[in-house]
Amino acid sequence: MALSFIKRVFTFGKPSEEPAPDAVKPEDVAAIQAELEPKSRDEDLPVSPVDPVAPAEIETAGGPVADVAAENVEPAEPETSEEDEPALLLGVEAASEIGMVPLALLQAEAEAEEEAVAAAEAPPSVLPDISPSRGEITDAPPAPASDDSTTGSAAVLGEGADHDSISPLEGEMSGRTEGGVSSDEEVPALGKTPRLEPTLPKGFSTARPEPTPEPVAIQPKLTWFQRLRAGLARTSSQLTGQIGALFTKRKLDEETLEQLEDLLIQADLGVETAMRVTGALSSERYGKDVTGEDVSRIMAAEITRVLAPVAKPLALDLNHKPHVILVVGVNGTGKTTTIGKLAAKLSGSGLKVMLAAGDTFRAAAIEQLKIWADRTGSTFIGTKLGADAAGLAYDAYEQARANKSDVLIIDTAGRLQNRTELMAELEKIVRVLGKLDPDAPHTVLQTLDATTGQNAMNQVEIFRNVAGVSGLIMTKLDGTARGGILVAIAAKHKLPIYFIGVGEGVDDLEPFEAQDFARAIAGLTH
Ligand SMILES: Nc1nc2c(ncn2[C@@H]2O[C@H](COP(=O)(O)OP(=O)(O)OP(=O)(O)O)[C@@H](O)[C@H]2O)c(=O)[nH]1
Repeated sequence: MALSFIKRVFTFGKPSEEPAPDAVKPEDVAAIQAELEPKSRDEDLPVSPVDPVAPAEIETAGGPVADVAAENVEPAEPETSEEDEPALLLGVEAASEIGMVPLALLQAEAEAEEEAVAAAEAPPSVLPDISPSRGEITDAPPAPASDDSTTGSAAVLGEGADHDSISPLEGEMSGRTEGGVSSDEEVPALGKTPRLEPTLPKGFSTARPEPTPEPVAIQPKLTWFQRLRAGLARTSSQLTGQIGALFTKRKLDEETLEQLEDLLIQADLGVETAMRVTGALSSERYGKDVTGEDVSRIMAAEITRVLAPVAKPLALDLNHKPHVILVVGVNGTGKTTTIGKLAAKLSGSGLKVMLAAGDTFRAAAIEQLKIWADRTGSTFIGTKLGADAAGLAYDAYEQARANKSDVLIIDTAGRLQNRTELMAELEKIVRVLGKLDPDAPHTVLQTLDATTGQNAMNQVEIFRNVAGVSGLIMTKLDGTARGGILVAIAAKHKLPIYFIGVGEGVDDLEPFEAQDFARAIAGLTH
């Protein structure tokens, strides 16, 4: 059998006109073995028991790994574990591709009994669990500090490589050398088998092609107006679509004006704004042909007039240290997220910010605010679930004053289903803060969820009375068809609208600009 293997070594890859197998002389065989043997020993490569069944399950690119496998089937060291087997099996199967498996298997058979005993005695591997089929790494105990080779392996596999982007074989074979342990370095003991990068002889290529990197799509950065338009696209396209259909080849008369008014009211803009728009359109174009663009232009101008008085910046009085912002609103309207976005803006401009988790009813709300605090570099103060929110507000103010915070933002619970309780709690928070600073809270912000349409209008009524709301932030204007409600709220309540939210991301909050909003809702492109 050994002779037939040697013959195959010599005949592999050679043209058919090469000398017949019997041309191989025994001295040639001895020379080859002599050449192979010292090489593998010099490298002191690790070995592992050969499982003659498993190789079929393992993919390989083939190559000189086969030599390693074939020459190093020696009694295993006690650290052998199941995880290590694929590494060697990989080599065996690689060898099969260049016709060398028989030797590996022969030698494996010769040593099998001894190796099986060694494997049975082997302690569990400390390597991360690498799935041979998927190259995945799962949790594994950390490597003992004293074991250099193991530590090196864990560092490579745990830190260096992006395992998702590495093919199974590459993950097995290249991670090791890339991470700083080259094949020239001391090779670790069995149980931490290194994966050697195969260097294929000329004329061979790996079975697996090099992965071509995914093309990276470069997204042009949108201006705020473009983002606003995209966010309000549903609101505006619904409105302009209906308006366009209404004015196709029609002169402006009483009937079309009435129909337009109905459309604007249905779009949540409110009766007052609807009448302003139809009034302006009538005085400009009555009896004349009107296009959808005419209506959009006039609508944008009228909406701008309604919104301009409420589009105000949030004024911080930094003579107060801290300036206290109390954030109120129905649950789910975006209080916590908005606080995070505000904190990012404020701390990004160099102000010292503290966030207080005054929503003591929901553990998730406390945790969410803590995450925002960490993310924005703000100080966080919280208390245990169910604790008195007013007490937390008191402590927060004291701490913010002590650590010289510029701004303290207090989150609150928003439970509309129990208004009495909510009212009592909010009133208590305001009262407590007022004892510490007669002007505190200096700002009471209410968040409104645009997707709730007319409900948002009622919510302002309630919270205004309960907590003395001094300004609004409208959230979730992205993707809603009900963005018109902001115009109705502005017309009715005349409260400042400081910011609007058009997404869940930290940058998805922008100062409210009357003209931008009006033009975006009217479907104008600039
Ligand atoms: N699409 C979109 N989602 C938003 C926006 N603002 C907040 N959200 C999401 O709305 C959900 C509720 O937001 P929260 O900040 O938890 O609302 P909350 O008012 O603090 O809720 P409670 O803690 O239950 O009172 C979250 O999934 C937010 O990511 C926004 O402008 N656009």
